[in-house]
Order: sequence, then structure tokens, then C-alpha cells
Amino acid sequence: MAKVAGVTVDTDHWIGGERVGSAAAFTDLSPIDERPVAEVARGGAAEAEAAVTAAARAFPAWSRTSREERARILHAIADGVDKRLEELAQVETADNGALIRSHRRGVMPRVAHNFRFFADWLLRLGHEDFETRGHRNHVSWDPAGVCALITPWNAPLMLATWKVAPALAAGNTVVLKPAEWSPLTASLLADIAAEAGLPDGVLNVVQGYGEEVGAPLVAHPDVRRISFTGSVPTARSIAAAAAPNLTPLSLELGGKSPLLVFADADLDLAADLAVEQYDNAGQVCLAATRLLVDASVAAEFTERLLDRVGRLVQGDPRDEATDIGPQIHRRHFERVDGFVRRAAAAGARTLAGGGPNTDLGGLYYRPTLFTDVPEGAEILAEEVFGPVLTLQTFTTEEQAVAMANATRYGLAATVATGDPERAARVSGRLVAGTVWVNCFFVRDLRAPFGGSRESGVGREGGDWSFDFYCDLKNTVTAPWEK
Ligand SMILES: NC(=O)c1ccc[n+]([C@@H]2O[C@H](COP(=O)([O-])OP(=O)(O)OC[C@H]3O[C@@H](n4cnc5c(N)ncnc54)[C@H](O)[C@@H]3O)[C@@H](O)[C@H]2O)c1
Ligand SMILES: O=C/C=C/C=C(\O)C(=O)O
Repeated sequence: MAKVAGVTVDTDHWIGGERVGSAAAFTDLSPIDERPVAEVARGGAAEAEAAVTAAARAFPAWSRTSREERARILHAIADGVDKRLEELAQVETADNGALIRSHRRGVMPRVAHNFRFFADWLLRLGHEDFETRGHRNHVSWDPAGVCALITPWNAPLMLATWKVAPALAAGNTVVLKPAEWSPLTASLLADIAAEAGLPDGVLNVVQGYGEEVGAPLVAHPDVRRISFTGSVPTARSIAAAAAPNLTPLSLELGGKSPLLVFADADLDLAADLAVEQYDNAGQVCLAATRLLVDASVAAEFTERLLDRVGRLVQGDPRDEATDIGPQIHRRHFERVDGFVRRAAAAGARTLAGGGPNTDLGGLYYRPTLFTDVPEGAEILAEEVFGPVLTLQTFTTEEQAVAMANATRYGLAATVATGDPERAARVSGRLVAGTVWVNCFFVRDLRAPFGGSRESGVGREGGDWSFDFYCDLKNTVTAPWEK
């Protein structure tokens, strides 16, 4: 048990409807001041085994529960999230250092929405039957079995429930493994789900390090789906672990997304979109970290962007006025700083930031903007996952598209232009799972979401979530004798 921001959080695993401890523990630190917030159960192979066993046992009954009953329970979970919204917001801010104001007004309402959306989508899920020479084809979405869901720390509960909700709606049982840098709200979710009447063993939460409890979980032969959000190197290990069992995978990975600013764009809007890329202190997979700007408007755009960057308030994420909080962890902070130092050493020119915010101490990193980056520099290719943007210029649309696509990633792209025809032409040629035109991070859960190239495998959202979390079946029935 831990008391975090005044909220009691159980720091054990949640397996088969019971709290289960481990002999070992790990210390969870708050990014706000790097002080311990909780000692958390440190699971391994035994806990992964116990959780998969509990989930496998709960599967037959849950998979046969009616759609209406599953939807009712998911709605009850959403209500529980709403009821505890402020507590969830406070605990998540203490745990991962993201802004309390985002948690209150964006993230936690979205957590509740994840449950409501997939509950309602389940009730509408269907397919028109079709006929083959008088034979009726009927497609059904059968529950697949035990799902292992592995999630990162940058938006812990939002990204966990984006998987948990459709997996449960589909009639599966779940073992959730949250990131070890932000383990707490997943535990609160287990409490909320139990209070909402979710049967024991349908949702299990195991805590611990990825290599210790995550690895045996994804290698388990009784796991029928793995959905992972995180980094590319971890995705490779998970895919390798899944291979012997041929476990179907969904992978939502990193990015190095572009923001293209054309000369015909509203430059104030473009600068607003650019400064948004520092949200969550840059720890956003979708962030458009490569600003690609038409050379003819680059000076004016840069001036407007720097004006906005200069007005960002960096500080304690518990303060409603703060725009940029800390990096998640000392190790991550050092990694971000390493990228910045090497970019400067390679000859990139620093237009803003360029180092830690030493006034605040700890893990606060200044919003950083580089320009004149030498071709081939690491900072143009690798995902930093911090408040670091680069600005490059182009002279033709052709060149802009080529630069945008010159990456191993393909998660998202943002286009700022005043010309609808250009918008259609350019977005058609971009390699990305999501393209935003004159907007950013407008999300509709009906839409497919995921990445191309190294940004991922598969898509989730709406029907695509159910296609992934179900075993689709086609039943062909011959005409009945009259
Ligand atoms: N595309 C998206 O939707 C999306 C969303 C958010 C974050 N991300 C990406 O996530 C990354 C940042 O998150 P992170 O640092 O937590 O990623 P990470 O890959 O280090 O860890 C993610 C999760 O995987 C677990 N894990 C680690 N090794 C494992 C193993 N061998 N087997 C099973 N599980 C293991 C970790 O414990 C954690 O829970 C960035 O690359 C970011 O772009 C992507
Ligand atoms: O940092 C990554 C944010 C990902 C967002 C989603 O997965 C979503 O909006 O569903």
C-alpha cells in the first residue's frame, strides 16, 4: 500500500480478483522531485504464470457473457473513472510528472471515453450477411482468449485503457503490464473495475520490470493476443518472444513525425501547431518533431514560434499554470540531454533551450529548437521523446514530401497549408498512420490508429480493434429444406 497525493494505492499485483505480493519490490520515483512515491511489487515469471492462468480460467464464462452485459460493466467502469477522476489525475501526475491540467481535462475524461466508446461500438458491431448461390455467409467476432497488454509511461492510463477496453468488450480476458516508471493508476483501475462488477480474473495487473515480468508474459503459449505500445527495440524482443507461439501482435511504436509548413499556410496557426509539439514535455509518440518549413516564410514562422516558446511556463506539473513539466526519469533525462549535446557538437544551431532548466533543478529540460542541422545528423533520424524540435527548410512541394518521408518511421504527419488541393495532394503522398491538416491530435476512436514502417504493425480503433482482439469467423449455411 502507498499513499500518493492523499490517495491510497495498492502496490501489489491484482491476479484472479486478489491482491498478490512478491518477495521483491522496486521503488517508484516521482519525476516532480525524484523522491520515492511507492514501493511496488516486483513480479517475475511466477506472477506472469499466475496471471495468465487466472485469465485463462476466467475466459470461458466471460467470453459467453452477453454483449449487453459486457457493455453494461464497461459503462460502470467508465462511471467509476469519472467518480475518481480527480484522484486518478493527482496520482498520475505524481507518478509520471505530466500536467495535472491535462489529466483533469483531457486524459482522464478520455480514459472514461475509451470504455464508453468500445462498449457502444460492441453493441453496433455487425456485418451484413451475404449470399453465395443461396448459401448464407455470417461473419462473427469470436473472443480470442487471454490478451497480454504492455504499455508505456508517457500516458499510462490512457494508453492502457485504449487496449483494455476493446479487449474486454470483445469478450477476452486481460493481463495488463504497466510501465515500471508509472505503475500506479493501473492498480487503481483494477479497483475501479472490481467495484464495477467485472468478474474476478477477467482483468489482471502485474507489476515489475519489462525484462522480468513482461518477457515471460509475452512468451506464454496460452496468450492469444499481444498488444504493445512502446519503443522499437522492445517491440523487436516482444515479436521474437511471440514468434514460437505465432501469437498475433499489435505494435504501436515510436515516431519522428514531420510538420510541413507551406508558404500559403496561416503562420500563426502553424506556429501554434509547432509549439504544441512540446506538450507532455515532448514525451508524445505522435509529436511532429521535425518542422519542415518553406524557405520563403521560414524567418517569419521562426519568429512567431520563438515568441510562443518564450512564453511557455516550465515548472511543477501540479500547478495549473504550468505548460511544461519534468522528464519522466533521470535515465530518460540523460538520454534526451545526450541527443541535444551531440546535435550541438555536430554543428546544429540552437534557437531555443539547449539544456536543462537549472533554475528548477531535477528533471526539467528546456524546450529546445535546432536549425541548420547538418544532413545525416542523428537528431534528424532518431526519436528523442523529449522537448526537442528541429527546423529545416524546403523550396518545393516535391522536396517537402521527400524530406517528410525520409525516415524509418511513419506514425503521423501534420500539414499546414491554406490550399485544399495541396493538402489532398501532399497528404496522399505522406507515409503515416495519421495525417492532420491544419490541426493536431484530433482523435476519433472510430478511426484506425497506428503506424507505418517502424512505427508499428497493425491498426487499432473502431472495427480495427475488434478485428484484432477477435477471431473472426465466417459461417456458411446451405439453404434449409422447405
Ligand atoms: N504509437 C503509439 O501509440 C505510442 C504511444 C506512446 C508511446 N509510444 C512509444 O513508446 C516509447 C516510450 O515508452 P517506453 O520507454 O515505456 O517504452 P519501452 O519499450 O521501454 O517500454 C514499454 C513497456 O514494455 C515493457 N517491456 C520492456 N521490455 C520488455 C520485454 N522484453 N518484454 C515485454 N515487455 C517489456 C516495459 O516494462 C513497459 O511496460 C517511445 O518510443 C514512444 O514513441 C508509442
Ligand atoms: O504518446 C502517444 C499518444 C498516443 C495516442 C493514442 O494512442 C490515442 O489517442 O489513442
